[in-house]
Amino acid sequence: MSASPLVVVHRDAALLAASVAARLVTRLVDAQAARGTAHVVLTGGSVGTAVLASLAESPARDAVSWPDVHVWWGDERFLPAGHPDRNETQAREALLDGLRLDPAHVHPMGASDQAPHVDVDAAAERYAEELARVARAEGTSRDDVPAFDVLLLGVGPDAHIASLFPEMAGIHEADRTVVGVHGSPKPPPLRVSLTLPAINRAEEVWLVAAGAEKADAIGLALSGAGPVQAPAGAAGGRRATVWLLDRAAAQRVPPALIRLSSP
Ligand SMILES: O=C1O[C@H](COP(=O)(O)O)[C@@H](O)[C@H](O)[C@H]1O
Repeated sequence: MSASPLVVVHRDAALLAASVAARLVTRLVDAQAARGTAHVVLTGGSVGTAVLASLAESPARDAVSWPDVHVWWGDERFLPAGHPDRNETQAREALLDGLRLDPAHVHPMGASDQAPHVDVDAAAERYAEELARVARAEGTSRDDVPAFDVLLLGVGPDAHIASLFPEMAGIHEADRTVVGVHGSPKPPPLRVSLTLPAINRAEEVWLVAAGAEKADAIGLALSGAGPVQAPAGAAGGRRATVWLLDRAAAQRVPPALIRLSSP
């Protein structure tokens, strides 16, 4: 059972990115205070990458013990390692390369030129195994995914999240935690994605989006459209589901859901 969504609206995309970066520091520090380690799931896309860039600029990032953070991805574009369009490459450039992370705690999804990942479905399977391996090693989860403290999701103009697109097979997955995506409407066509059962086991899910081109999709997702039409509306954390938007993206959000609109 997911927590009901709460919506926080910021003036513009830059303030949104800075505010999510600040929130992320607090969340990771709190998780480490409680458990020693923390698990974050990153998203690709415009706002997701802007959040990481903003965190890279913030002195508050040093409040986090980065070697004790596990970094995961919610989805990946199935391209060769180091390709500029990979979510991993963009995250490394925006933030990760400048942090003192433990390489064993960084868990990228497979790349299309890396054996044994050369097939997208095999890459998805391997990622599911990696999630289960860490979950078992930590013994903190009764599931086959670790206890994600925070899972970030961008939202596409078609209401997709991770690489779960409207009307496509991935959205129906009920058993597997990770799937290979064939024929994505947004390039590249091959992708790897966490599924809703994996996403919805996170403690906190934060959906981040900016820009007027997202407004209809977000309005639809928050007005009770089903997961097949609006996958974003089906994502939710066990403890919190927070939509972090700029004003332009929030234009069609039902007003009763908006908790805070910053000046
Ligand atoms: O392709 C992707 O798109 C979405 C949304 O990206 P945006 O640029 O419209 O914000 C992103 O969440 C996902 O991780 C990525 O692979």
